Amino acid sequence: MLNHLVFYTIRMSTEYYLSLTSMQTTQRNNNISNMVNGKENRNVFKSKSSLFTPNLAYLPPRDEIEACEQRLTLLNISGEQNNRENDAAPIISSHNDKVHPLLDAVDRLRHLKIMQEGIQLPTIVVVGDQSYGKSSVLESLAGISLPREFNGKIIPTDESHMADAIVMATNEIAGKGKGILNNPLTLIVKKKGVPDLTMVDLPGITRVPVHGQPEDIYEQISKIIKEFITPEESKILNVLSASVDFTTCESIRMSQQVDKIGERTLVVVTKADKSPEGLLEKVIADDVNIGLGYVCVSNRIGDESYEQARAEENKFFESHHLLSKISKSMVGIPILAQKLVQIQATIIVKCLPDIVQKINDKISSNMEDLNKLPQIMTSISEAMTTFMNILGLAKESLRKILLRGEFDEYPDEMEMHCTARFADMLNQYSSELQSKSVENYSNGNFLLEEIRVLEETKAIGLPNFLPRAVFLTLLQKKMKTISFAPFEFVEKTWNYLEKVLISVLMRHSDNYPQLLSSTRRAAHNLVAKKEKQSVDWVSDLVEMGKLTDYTCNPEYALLNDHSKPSKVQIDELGEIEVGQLRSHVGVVQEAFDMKIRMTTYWSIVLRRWVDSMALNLLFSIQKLVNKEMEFDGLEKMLEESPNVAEKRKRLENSIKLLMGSKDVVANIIDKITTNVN
Ligand SMILES: Nc1nc2c(ncn2[C@@H]2O[C@H](COP(=O)(O)OP(=O)(O)OP(=O)(O)O)[C@@H](O)[C@H]2O)c(=O)[nH]1
Repeated sequence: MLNHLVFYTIRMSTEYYLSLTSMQTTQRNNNISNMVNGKENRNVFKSKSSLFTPNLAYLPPRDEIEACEQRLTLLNISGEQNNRENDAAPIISSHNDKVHPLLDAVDRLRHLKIMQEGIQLPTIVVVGDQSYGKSSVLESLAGISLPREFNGKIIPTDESHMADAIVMATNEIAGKGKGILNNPLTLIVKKKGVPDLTMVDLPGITRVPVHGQPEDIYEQISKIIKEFITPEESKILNVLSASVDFTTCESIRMSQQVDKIGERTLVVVTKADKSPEGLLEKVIADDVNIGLGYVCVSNRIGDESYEQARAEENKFFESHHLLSKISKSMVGIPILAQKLVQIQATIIVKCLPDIVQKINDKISSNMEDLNKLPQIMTSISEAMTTFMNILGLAKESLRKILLRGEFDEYPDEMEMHCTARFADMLNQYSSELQSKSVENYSNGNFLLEEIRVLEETKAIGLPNFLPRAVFLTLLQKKMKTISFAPFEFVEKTWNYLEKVLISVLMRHSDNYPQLLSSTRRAAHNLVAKKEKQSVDWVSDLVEMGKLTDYTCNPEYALLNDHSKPSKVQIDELGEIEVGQLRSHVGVVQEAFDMKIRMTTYWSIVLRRWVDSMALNLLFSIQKLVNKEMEFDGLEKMLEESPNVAEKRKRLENSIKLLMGSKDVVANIIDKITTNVN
């Protein structure tokens, strides 16, 4: 029992070959059939009628699909020519010489898999609700029997070779997987007297899952149908049954969604023989808005031959009291064939210029992408040149943003406007130092610390002689309150610098993914080294500040300069509660003197910490950018990263495919132009 639905691309032509093939497509866009019609694939099947409904295939695991692809190439079973079929009366008598080259060109494009490139081909897509007679219509047009499933089992008939082959192919594609395989089976019917047509036969629309089909079978089928009927390049052959109200057909609802005014839709009404009542009225009323018109047909019933079926059909429409009233231009398989051939030729001619344009656009954009890819490097010297070039460019970018404040390369990325960000960070650091140093005297502790230290350092000696140890003790205590700040600042700025450095380096080595991780590591190590140097320097700065006191700053000097005004404004002290000092009369003067000196000196210390930090930072960055940025990555440059290699291959293949397609289209356009002239 077959549990799957496949859809076919059926190419019918006036030669007498019939071959079957199926190819796995890997990309979503590549889901329209692949056509194999090269001479080497033209194998002949003896086709006998059989019963089996084409169903949607379940998706097998990927490796199974690949293996299956290979097996399927062997599935073009060779055999003797089916001369009996050859003798059949032609469905369409006019010679297809004009259509044939056009169709060949489109088939060649299909075979080249141009749809993979997102370029749609003009296609006639056959849709219909389940059991409305889609397969029967295609059989009638092709004059062959398609396999179908009948009440869950295959009934072999005498044309079983072809049907078996299709069944085998379907099984091969479908495997035992559970998902729906959006992968067409291509059937090429080359037979005398059949119309030259390429059609995509989609699975019949069903709402109720049967034979273990997935619960969401309707959604899956609708999705595939939608994909095929949506492109403007597709014409929709909507198969309706004469026995139903057209307005209730699911396939009509779907085609109306993508083709509202019906300009791309043609209806074929089957089973006219079975339900002739009201058919004329229905097609005349055109309740479902069909722009390309209706053709009513009667397909082969049971075991009759195709010739008998055509004769029967003819008789019905000639003599039946109801059917004979329908215009002869709207009845019979030959009329349907004629209409389809005409529609097909029209859409191909209409679409060709667009296809040429799309091919050209795609080639240019692929070429552009290919040129953007890094060159493949074959020697150390080539790698060296490229590497030095990357480094040179990165250094120049860094000089611009870190040293010169030019951010034309990063106009909108504030984080990369480094000089401004450094200034922000330094201002913040400075304010933090200031705010951490503010002493609060509101609880009456003004001068108490100074007095306490003075009292503890008193010794036998000359009065009013301020010992230096007192000053240093107080200084050290004050230093402790802010000594973490420069370390935090150093950490913050180097973290920021690391981000900037890596971002610039990554940008310049973007095309060389093989360099990215080692470059990132090297940048991190370099920054870690520089940060350590800065931390050592900051430790010294802090220690120096604690152990020594010196300034030649004039602000401090003016404390001892009697020629300067005797009043100074000490903002830092603010409003002070002094009541408690009255009990320390002896040392207050000394303590106050100490306080004034410390406050003045302290503001100099803070300024020094900010200024020297700024200088150190800028100096470190200069050294880093100009002298220390040396990375090791040469050998890695010689290996092309798998991603780039894959992208290169994809682009090259795509360009090759498009160039081939361009030739095909150019040839056919040449032919058309020559014929017109
Ligand atoms: N009397 C009569 N029976 C027809 C005609 N067309 C199709 N049938 C019968 O209707 C049934 C369904 O036809 P199919 O061609 O299998 O229908 P289908 O739309 O391909 O079916 P799915 O692909 O399963 O959706 C078969 O038993 C056919 O013999 C017709 O014009 N007249």
